Amino acid sequence: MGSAADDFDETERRRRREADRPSSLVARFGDDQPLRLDGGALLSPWQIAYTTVGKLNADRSNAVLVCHALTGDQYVASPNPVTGKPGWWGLMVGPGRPVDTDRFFVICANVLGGCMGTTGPASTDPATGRPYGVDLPLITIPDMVRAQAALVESLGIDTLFAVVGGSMGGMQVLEWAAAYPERVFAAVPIATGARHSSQNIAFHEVGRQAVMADPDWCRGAYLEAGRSPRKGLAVARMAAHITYMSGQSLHAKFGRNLQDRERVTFGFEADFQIESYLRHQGMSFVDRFDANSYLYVTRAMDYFDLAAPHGGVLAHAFAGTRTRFCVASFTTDWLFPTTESKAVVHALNAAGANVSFVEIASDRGHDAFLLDEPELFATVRGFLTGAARARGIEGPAAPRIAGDAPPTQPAVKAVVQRGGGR
Ligand SMILES: CC(=O)SCCNC(=O)CCNC(=O)[C@H](O)C(C)(C)COP(=O)(O)OP(=O)(O)OC[C@H]1O[C@@H](n2cnc3c(N)ncnc32)[C@H](O)[C@@H]1OP(=O)(O)O
Ligand SMILES: N[C@@H](CCO)C(=O)O
Repeated sequence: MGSAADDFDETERRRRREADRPSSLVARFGDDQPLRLDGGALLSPWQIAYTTVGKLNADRSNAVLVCHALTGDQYVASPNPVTGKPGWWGLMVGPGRPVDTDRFFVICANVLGGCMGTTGPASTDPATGRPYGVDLPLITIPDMVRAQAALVESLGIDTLFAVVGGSMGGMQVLEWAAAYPERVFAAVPIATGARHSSQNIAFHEVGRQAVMADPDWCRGAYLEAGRSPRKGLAVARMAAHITYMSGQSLHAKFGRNLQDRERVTFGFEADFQIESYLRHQGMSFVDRFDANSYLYVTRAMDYFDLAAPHGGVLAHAFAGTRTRFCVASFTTDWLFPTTESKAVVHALNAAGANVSFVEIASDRGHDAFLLDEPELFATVRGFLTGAARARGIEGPAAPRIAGDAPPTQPAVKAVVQRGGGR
């Protein structure tokens, strides 16, 4: 996975790229506006980096907050300056898209603890003048949401029309709805759950241990040491990436195919395509993500348990809510299986909430929410259009994008094989 010299070159390349990075919008909160964290600390000063797409209407009623997943960022629908790739949800958010920026004003902010401009472990600790590293207080999902609420308030928006997100983004959606019921008209939690399961915590712990076992982690102080725990972080991502896909999709993509060779080498090279693929996913990840941020955001997900502050009764988290919900899951998601979404739906029903639920047939596992999934797009488009009508938000006359029509097939469609497998 590369020599030490490669590592240095790569770190240097990354530094230069970051220096050249065009800045997104940043909201700064000074010593007079500290952020109260669940762990008890006050964070001050702090900042949150965000992008917006679309136009805020005159009565400020059309704002949609999109919450990103574990390693996402604020570049939801605009090119990512670090990777050069299109926005991570360009299929979902944009003009004529399901989250239609001809109608809605979309805000997407990098989470607290992240590494794309919002305060995180690579930010300067005002107490020492050095990067926080692991001295940054632990961050929780409610902390992330509290930071977003301060941002939304600073933009002069009282009530969000909708909060939308998948995976860790979906956790933030649920937290928003529970913590600020009066400020969320509609909520779309996708491929998520109201708590992290022990199996999910287990995978995160493997990843964190891989990072911390890398001698270049330097007990979290690698930035000052001019080092970077690339190997540990790459292994963490490799393990995590397996959980984002389904066995079916891995099999369909790669089967037992060999990578650029006719026969196995009787060694430990990447003989199999799947090995080569995972190495690629690991190495490309470390070019765009900070290792300490990885520790913080995985921990935030692990700590999330929306029912816990409500006596363990999830329905109590949503008591009296008037938010309308659309919950979506995917058939082959084993990280946040449909049972997790159903638990949320049961709780919402018990709380008397307005809730719809869709289980989408897909062979692509958890990360299906990031991919071209027409049934998901049709669901989100339909739900938001109906909610916008109820909220009196003007919009274009239902534009359609090819491949985004409501399904004419039965709710559960056949698994689509995408080549490669036996
Ligand atoms: C929600 C948010 O906030 S965004 C979060 C941050 N973004 C992500 O996590 C996205 C990263 N995740 C991915 O890319 C996931 O693989 C998926 C499942 C979402 C993407 O699925 P797909 O679009 O089907 O892409 P796929 O899994 O085939 O991966 C393509 C990449 O693997 C590489 N690849 C494919 N086969 C091989 C192979 N045999 N050997 C080496 N590399 C390979 C491709 O070259 C491509 O590389 P690139 O991304 O650097 O261009
Ligand atoms: N693959 C996405 C979703 C994981 O839940 C990410 O890295 O953020």
